[in-house]
Amino acid sequence: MTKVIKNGTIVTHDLTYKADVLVDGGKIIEIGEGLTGDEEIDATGCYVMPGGIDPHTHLEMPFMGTYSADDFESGTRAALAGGTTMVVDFALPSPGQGLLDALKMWDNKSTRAHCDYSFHMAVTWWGEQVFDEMETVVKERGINTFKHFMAYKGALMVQDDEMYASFQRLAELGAIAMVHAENGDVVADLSAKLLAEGNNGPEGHAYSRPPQVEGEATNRAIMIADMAGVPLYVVHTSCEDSHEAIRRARQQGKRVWGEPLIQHLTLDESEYFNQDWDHAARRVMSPPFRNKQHQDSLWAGLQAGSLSVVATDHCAFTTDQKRTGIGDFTKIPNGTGGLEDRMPMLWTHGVGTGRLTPNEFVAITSANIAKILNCYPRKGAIRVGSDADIVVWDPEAEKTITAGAQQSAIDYNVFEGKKVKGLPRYTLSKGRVMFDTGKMLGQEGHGEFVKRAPLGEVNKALSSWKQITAPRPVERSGIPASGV
Ligand SMILES: NC(=O)NCCC(=O)O
Ligand SMILES: [Zn+2]
Ligand SMILES: [Zn+2]
Repeated sequence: MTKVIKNGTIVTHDLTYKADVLVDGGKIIEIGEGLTGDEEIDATGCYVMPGGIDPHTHLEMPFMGTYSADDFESGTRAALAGGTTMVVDFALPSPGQGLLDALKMWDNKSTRAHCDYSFHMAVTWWGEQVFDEMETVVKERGINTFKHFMAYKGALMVQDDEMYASFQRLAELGAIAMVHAENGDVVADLSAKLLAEGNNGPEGHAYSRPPQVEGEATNRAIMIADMAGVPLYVVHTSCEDSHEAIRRARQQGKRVWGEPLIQHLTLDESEYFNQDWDHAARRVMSPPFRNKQHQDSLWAGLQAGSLSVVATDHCAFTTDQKRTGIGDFTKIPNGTGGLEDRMPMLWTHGVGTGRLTPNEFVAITSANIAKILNCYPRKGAIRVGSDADIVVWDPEAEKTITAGAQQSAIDYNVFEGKKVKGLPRYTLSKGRVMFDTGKMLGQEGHGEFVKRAPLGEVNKALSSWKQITAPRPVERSGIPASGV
């Protein structure tokens, strides 16, 4: 059964043109004018774009004594309703647990996914077992990205020596290092001080994580990655201090990418000063929301290309879960939702305001990350041979975001009341219509794991450069190099 998407305008990261798209067996098989198929999808007035890829989610994640409330079922349903057709979640070993063992747990959870997905591997401790298993994770499991938490002291945080050892191993294996860049020692110290002074409300969370803790850690990770010779991806870049470090590194030719979140781009720190404890606590995440100057810096980075990807870090907790932290902000589970809202909010505040072009929108929601993760052009493209993960985007459709109408399992939405203009009319996952003008048609288990090979072009280029510029002994006449 073929399907043809007719009368739309194709928008990819580099091109905009009118053409029909013919789909069969989950793939795009033809692009051109006047195409016919067994079934027709009308895209009149719409853009036909690669489905969004959200490279940063935590579905059913064990964290801070509980589990994030959206699992792969509700999370990927939310993704599709918002035009996202692939999510990348973090497989998280508990301290002492092997990487392969943790991956088995993520394999089990993800069987319910409605759309395709992949995993990043988290390095939460260091030892011979982790070193050894990294090779299997990369070469057999098809995971080429490894995250390191520089925060969450006493839980997920790794030390600099561990990070350096891990980064060197990743360079060897042709993989990419990722960091949650916040100085966990300083955060722990500031948190204790704030609590002792009676600052125990959700605003204390923001006070405990000023932009400097993020800027310092970002700089440190960049330098460690440079010394190890590994490309670096900085997740949830929230402020100028971190962006500045990334921008400078990129100007120096270092292979570093920054990922702002839709929450940091559109919500600010005033949320934490709300009189309603629940309102403020529901927005507690790390890093916290920042002021307008930091937001402007992130938007400018997306426009200038110093920041590469917009994600959500979807890690949703119910109000009841958040209430664990009444009287002690350090116990409020960290995380917010956003999977269903990322694309409409970014279109509205990016393309709708002239900050972004539609092509730039595709680049930062889909194509750039597909290239970084080494799954382009299978994902992130409208091309013959690509997966038919497609969003038919209606730039005139409008709605007001409200928790009552969302797919996510939680009881609120941090974007509640925001008006958006620009919504998916249809979302297709591997050729199957999963979302049709407001109606969810998902199918549990339709999603499959996407393997991603190591040694992408950036890794190859960086390792050639590192080899050419590696320290070498100076040959001196009359003195043998060995010193004998
Ligand atoms: N970001 C956040 O607050 N929660 C999810 C875990 C993480 O990415 O740090
Ligand atoms: Zn993080
Ligand atoms: Zn995260």
